[in-house]
Amino acid sequence: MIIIDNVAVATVDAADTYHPSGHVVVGDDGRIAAVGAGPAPEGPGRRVDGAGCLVTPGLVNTHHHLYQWATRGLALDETLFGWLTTLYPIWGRLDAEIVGAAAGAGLGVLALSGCTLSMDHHYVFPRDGGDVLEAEIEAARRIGLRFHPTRGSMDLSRKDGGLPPDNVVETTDEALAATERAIDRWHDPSPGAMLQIAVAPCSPFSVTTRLMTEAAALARRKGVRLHTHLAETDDEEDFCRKRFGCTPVEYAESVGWLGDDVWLAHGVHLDDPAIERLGATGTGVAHCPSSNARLGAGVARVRDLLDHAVPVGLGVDGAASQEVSHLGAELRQALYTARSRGGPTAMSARQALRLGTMGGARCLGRQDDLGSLEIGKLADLVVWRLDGLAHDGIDDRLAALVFGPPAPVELSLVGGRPVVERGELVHADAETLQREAAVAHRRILA
Ligand SMILES: Nc1nc2[nH]c(O)nc2c(=O)[nH]1
Repeated sequence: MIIIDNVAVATVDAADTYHPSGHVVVGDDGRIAAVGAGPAPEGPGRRVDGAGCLVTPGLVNTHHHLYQWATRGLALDETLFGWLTTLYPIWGRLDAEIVGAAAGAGLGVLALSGCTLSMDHHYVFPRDGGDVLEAEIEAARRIGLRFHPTRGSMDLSRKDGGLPPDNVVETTDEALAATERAIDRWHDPSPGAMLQIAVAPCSPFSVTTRLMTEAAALARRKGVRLHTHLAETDDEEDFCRKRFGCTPVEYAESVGWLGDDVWLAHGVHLDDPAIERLGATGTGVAHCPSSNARLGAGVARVRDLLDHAVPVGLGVDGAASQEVSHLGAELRQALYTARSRGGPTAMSARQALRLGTMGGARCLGRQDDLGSLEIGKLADLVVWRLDGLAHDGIDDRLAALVFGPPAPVELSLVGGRPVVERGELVHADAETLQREAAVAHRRILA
């Protein structure tokens, strides 16, 4: 039992219940046994004094490319297509050792930023690179995070009218067979699962229509979710209009890619009919405001998406297109981005926290298991320290978390198991992760 007492509590339940002083009790089964206002009931177990802290659900990262940690700081002033064209040849040298080290560093930084569940979109599988998916799954186990890696794929190379060079794509049949093997080997459908797989062909300009269609059929046969990049840039929209004669969302619908088992990365360039279709079908969006700014991709219409009941989560995106990789910081970036577009009422601190928690849980299909602090849910939670120089004096602790600088994590739990304590990883050594990532960076650039 872990009893977190004397703490501000933002539950992110349906009523957005907030207790300025309350408690959360975590049972030995790794689930929330009690949550409420006032002092915690007496009982045995570890007691955590939450004075000066806020407890929230753990943050859920809905879009990432962990391998990109090894190629940060390159192609700094490019559009998405220019950036990809620069990086594809480098990514063609990926192997399991590089991916494992990059994933360790990326997941370590995510954990320290308040993340308790991350997805990953891995879509580059060089022929002699070994088992890169296994390498990142091992990295997630090492850090202690709940993990939803997706089996990505690309099968449309430059010679067939796509963007990537030949050496980073697979054949359609290879991609489908490997995706099915990954689901059979790794996917755990049970409640409380630490590991789930989704199916994730990369983007309209790197994947054939056949792979999109058959990947959707495979995912539905296996009961797993679907993820892809969509509507990220004007260049992608031009590509879709030229090749398919329609917008990216019309294309997605034509290949069976709208539905409540799908979440799309970015969704920046969406017209009104597209937003209506996403809302009507329950298709989710992984909003990546920092990456969209770094690549100059545009500003997503998040207020309009929420008004149409689209599930929206937050994503840091790969560290090569957003070198910060701090999910806690993405709360403020999302709020600032929404307000830049729609004025000061476009998003509140509470709504930003909801995107980063329950919104992400909905995108990943985990809303019955986690995403809010409610009795019976998994104890995936973060205790944020907000009484230091940087935050003290902002009386509303939720406002301090979102409007203030990224807050230190006093304690984070995944299924009741500590992953971060007093700003340090519990199961891994940050210096070792850094050293391994530095070797990976040097090797891939050599
Ligand atoms: N931000 C990103 N967008 C992408 N599109 C695509 O095909 N690959 C990527 C990527 O790695 N990052």
